[in-house]
Amino acid sequence: MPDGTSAKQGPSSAGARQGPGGAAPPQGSATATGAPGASGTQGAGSGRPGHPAVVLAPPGAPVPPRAASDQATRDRRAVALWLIAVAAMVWIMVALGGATRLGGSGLSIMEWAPLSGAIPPVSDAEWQRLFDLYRTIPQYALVNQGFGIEGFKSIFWLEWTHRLWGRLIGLVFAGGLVWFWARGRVPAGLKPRLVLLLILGGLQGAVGWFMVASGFEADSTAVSPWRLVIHLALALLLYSVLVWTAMTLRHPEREATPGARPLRALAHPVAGLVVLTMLAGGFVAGIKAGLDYNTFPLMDGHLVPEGYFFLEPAWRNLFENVASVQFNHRLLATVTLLLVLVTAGLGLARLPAGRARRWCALLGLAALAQYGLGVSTLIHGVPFALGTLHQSVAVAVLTAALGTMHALRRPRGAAATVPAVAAASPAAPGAPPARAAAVGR
Ligand code: HEM
Repeated sequence: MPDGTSAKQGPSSAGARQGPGGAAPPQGSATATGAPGASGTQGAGSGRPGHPAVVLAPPGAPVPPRAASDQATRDRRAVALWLIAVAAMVWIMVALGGATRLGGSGLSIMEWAPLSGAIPPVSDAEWQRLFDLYRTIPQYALVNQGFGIEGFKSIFWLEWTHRLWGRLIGLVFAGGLVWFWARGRVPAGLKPRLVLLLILGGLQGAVGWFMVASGFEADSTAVSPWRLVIHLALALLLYSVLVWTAMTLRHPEREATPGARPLRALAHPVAGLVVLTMLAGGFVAGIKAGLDYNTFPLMDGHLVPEGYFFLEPAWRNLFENVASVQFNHRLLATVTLLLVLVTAGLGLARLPAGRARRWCALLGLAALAQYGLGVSTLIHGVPFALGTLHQSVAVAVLTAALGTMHALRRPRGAAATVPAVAAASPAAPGAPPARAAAVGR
């Protein structure tokens, strides 16, 4: 994630408080550095050229405001880093989920064992037991009949890795939470959100099992599309909250950027459309609609496929009709891409250099790549690698949409007013955006 400049330049940031030299503490404040030769409350040189003397606080003295705010900044950054690491793990999980589905592995483990399931089969007897279980489900009889224990092993490992990765995410998140909490380093007001994320993460594991279980039903060879989409939606929600929270911790100031207003109005619908297109993609994957109509832009020679509304009642076409489900995904993707390109174009033309402009550019690039990947995936009949890549790059588009929305957040209070000069004059390329004083989530 690009590192914006606000934390270093914002009026409420540590950098701004440090003064022009970037190192001198404000008068009257004290920073205990433990500099060699220092004792008691006597000033002492830091030993590094250009670093002024610091005053050591006596033991037990209240923490001076400057030191406290530096510590708060360090805590915010450390927590943000941890959340970014967890979000990256969730992203990998989404990619692994796509690979598991496309590799036909999703139904290979028929047990829900959150703890003991982390240990893979270690004996022939255990392999045989799991294979015997798999042979009882319709997918074995209808798709993989007679593929033997070696065939079973070849589909087992991806699903096992997917589940193991989920457990690791849980460990990294819960472990980090306990660590930061115990040391009193969770930024004020953030605890409820982190606890909610922990609960949602646990729920995602349960929803995953709920989805897999639907694939064991009579005559079923794949999971329920609805449950697949719910599983995907919850993953996207978790990912979005992680990323948004990390961004807010990294960039608490709201920037009053000249030229941002029309882009702000676009950023929300763009993010909404990206999510909608992704969920529509989930239905394409869920009913394997990508295996038909493998041409672009026409579908069987028509722009709008014949049989778009052939199911009754009509709403069923949205979720169960291959032609309409695929067409809707194409249509949503096209509208999304067009709106993204308008946003990116406007952003590049009107925004000054900075976070918001960079995110707009990234959003345009990610959406273009994703659209191209979608078309390639389709015309090649959804091969494993392209399908997995298409699912993974979708998360990049979502990230860029969130980043754009975040960088363009409405400034609060006094900062909401863009300085008259800045607002009146066109943004000079390379000029930094005006900074808002308000700090919030
Ligand atoms: C902004 C553009 C797009 C986004 C964000 C997007 C997103 C997604 C997502 C998230 C999935 C997979 C969901 C899952 O596996 O659970 C998906 C599946 C799919 N998408 Fe897209 N998509 C886009 C554009 C396109 C385009 C332009 C096409 C083709 C014309 C396309 C064709 C497909 C196909 C065939 C699948 C099913 C792949 C499979 O079975 O694994 N997508 N899309």
